[in-house]
Parts: sequence; C-alpha cells; structure tokens
Amino acid sequence: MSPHNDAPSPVGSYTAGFNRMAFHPTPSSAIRIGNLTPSESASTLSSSYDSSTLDVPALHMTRPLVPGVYVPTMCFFEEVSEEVDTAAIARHAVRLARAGVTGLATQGSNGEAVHLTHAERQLVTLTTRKALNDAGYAHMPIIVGCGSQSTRETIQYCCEAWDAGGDYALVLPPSYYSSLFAPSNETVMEFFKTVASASPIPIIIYNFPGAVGGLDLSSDVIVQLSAHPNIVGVKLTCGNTGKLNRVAAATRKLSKTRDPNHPEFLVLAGSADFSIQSLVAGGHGILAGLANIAPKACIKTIELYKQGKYVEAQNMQEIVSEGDWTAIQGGVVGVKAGLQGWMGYGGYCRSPLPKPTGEQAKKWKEGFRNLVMLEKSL
Ligand SMILES: N[C@@H](CC=O)C(=O)O
Repeated sequence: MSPHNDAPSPVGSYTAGFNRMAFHPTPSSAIRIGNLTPSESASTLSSSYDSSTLDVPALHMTRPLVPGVYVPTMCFFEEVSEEVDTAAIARHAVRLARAGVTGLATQGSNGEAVHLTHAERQLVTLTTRKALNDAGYAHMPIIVGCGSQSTRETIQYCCEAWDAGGDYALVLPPSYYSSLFAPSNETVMEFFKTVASASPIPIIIYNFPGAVGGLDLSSDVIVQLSAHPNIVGVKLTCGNTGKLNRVAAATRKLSKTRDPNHPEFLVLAGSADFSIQSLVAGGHGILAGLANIAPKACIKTIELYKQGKYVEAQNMQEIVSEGDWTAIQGGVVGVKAGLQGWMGYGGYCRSPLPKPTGEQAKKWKEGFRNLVMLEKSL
C-alpha cells in the first residue's frame, strides 16, 4: 500500500525499495486508454516499434535512480535521408557510459523528441538499452522523455518507454492550452497525478519553462506532487536554486529512509552551469545536455565539490559554465556542431532545424574549446 496517505489511489502495488516503496503498476495490458490498452492504442496511431526485433537481454530490471550525472543524449540522423542513425546512437551511449556517467536520458530536449514518431522514439530507446547492455552497462538506468499535450498520449508514451526498456519517464507539463488551466495549478497537478498513477515506470517532473511557454512549476506544486508514490524526482532547468533548495529540503524531510546515496526523491539541476550551486542547495546531481560534450568534466566538478575541494570545484565549474553558455545559445544545433568539430561525429539536426554555416559551426566549436581541453585532460 502507499506509504503516503495523501497520495491518490495507485493503479499498482508497492514493495520496499530505493526511490520510494517500489511501485508495481498494473501490467500495461490492464491499463485502458479509452477502450484500448496502451499497445493497442499505439498501433492505431502509428506502427509501434516491435521490441522483439532487437534481442535485448535484461530489458527490464530494477535500476535505482541514484545521485550523479545523467545525460540527455543527442539523437543522430543520416545526413541525406534524415533517418535515425542507430549506429551513432549506440556508439555515443557507450562513450558516455565509459566516461562514468550515472545514467542516460533519451528524448530529452537534446534528443529531438519533438522530431520523432512514436515508433522512432522506441527505436532510439531500445537501441540505447541494447548498446549499454552489450557494453556491460545493463545496470545503467535510462530516463525517457514522455511529455505530451494530452494526458492520454503522455500515458501512452510512458507505456511505450517501458516497452522499449526505459526505466523512468521525464514528463513536461502540457502547455498549449495552459491559459485555460485553473489558477490554483489544479489542472497541472491532476495531469501529473493521473499520468503517474497509470505509468508503468516512475515519473520525473521536468520543469523547463522555456520549453512550455513560460509555465514554471512552483516549489509548492513540486513538493505536493512528490508525495505521489510513482513520482520520484525533478529536473529543474528553470535554474532557480532557491526553488531547488526548497524542494530538496522538503522532500528530504518527508522521506522515510534519509539515505543520501539513495534519496527517495531525486532533485537534479537541469543545466550543467549550476552543478555545484545545486549541490550547495541540497541537490543530487545534474541531468544536463552539456555532458554530451564533456561527461568527465561534469562528473569531476561534482566529485571535487563532494571531496570538499571547493576552490578546485569552483575553478572547474567556471569552465563548465562557460561551455554551457555555448550550449544554451546554440541549443541542439550548437551542441551537435561542437560534437562534430571536436569528436568527429554528430551531424545535423532534423529539418526544419537549420544546418549551421561554416562560420557558425566554427563559432560553436570554439565556444567549447576550453571545456574540451579540460575534458581531454581528465
Ligand atoms: N540546458 C538544458 C536544456 C534542457 O533542459 C540542458 O542542459 O539539458
């Protein structure tokens, strides 16, 4: 039963484990979207990717969400056809795992989720899962971006993410009709609770006002949602360390275990440029696109802080923040140009995102110079 009295009735059941009492939802075949199960619903909307065509051992196992550095991975495409480049996706995932990151996230903002069909999203996640497993990282969790405009489709994405081997769902609030939401945040709260109750995998709230027309979830809303047994963390791209501090403090006080290595509710900075600031505020790490370029530098910055080497940590944070400014300005186009310029792979984004001119590509590459030099030295 739920450890939280104020949580809505869950669809599943619970046993003790890390990241709350482990939530065991009703099998997705028993969840209904309208008259259909999620898989039936998926196949009426798109040709759902058939996970049985890629043999992935240990597709589903318990992969706890622990403090550390998580990377929202890029999605790669063939240059002319713009087809999903599974070989590049697999190589990139393994490069990040070997660098020592804690987990990956497919279909985050850097993963061009909005450019992918349902079936392609499953292909990307499954390819990532298989690449990690084959390289000896079967234990590494994958978070999957599942936000959508309707409750129904968001649940469907969560089910498809689980089906493709995803462990956690990163969910943005819907935003298109946000002006019609109740001023009390009722609609957005209801959305998250309904999705969490139906999702076969735990939910991480994604607060990124820049991606959802300025909709910025308050610490009160996030803390209230954290009481749901299937909501296990938050990614704060808003950059508000005061909010992060309030959420980290409140969720720590509400938790049963108080084990800093296995917090029940994981609070992650959504950009690498406030990594150590977020640790000071009680956060547990980052889920940040810059780690696609410099995973080791992101990890080392956090390690230095945790070892009490504050001056070294601050010095490294300055280089990371400078690099992140290029990533923030160039977005997914700039990060791909940086990868291509320094690592020799990355290619271009899917249309309609522009291909950078030679001049622009040079500018994005240069913006990452100091960071890449640091990365190569680690
Ligand atoms: N700046 C962010 C963008 C999305 O959240 C990141 O680093 O991932």
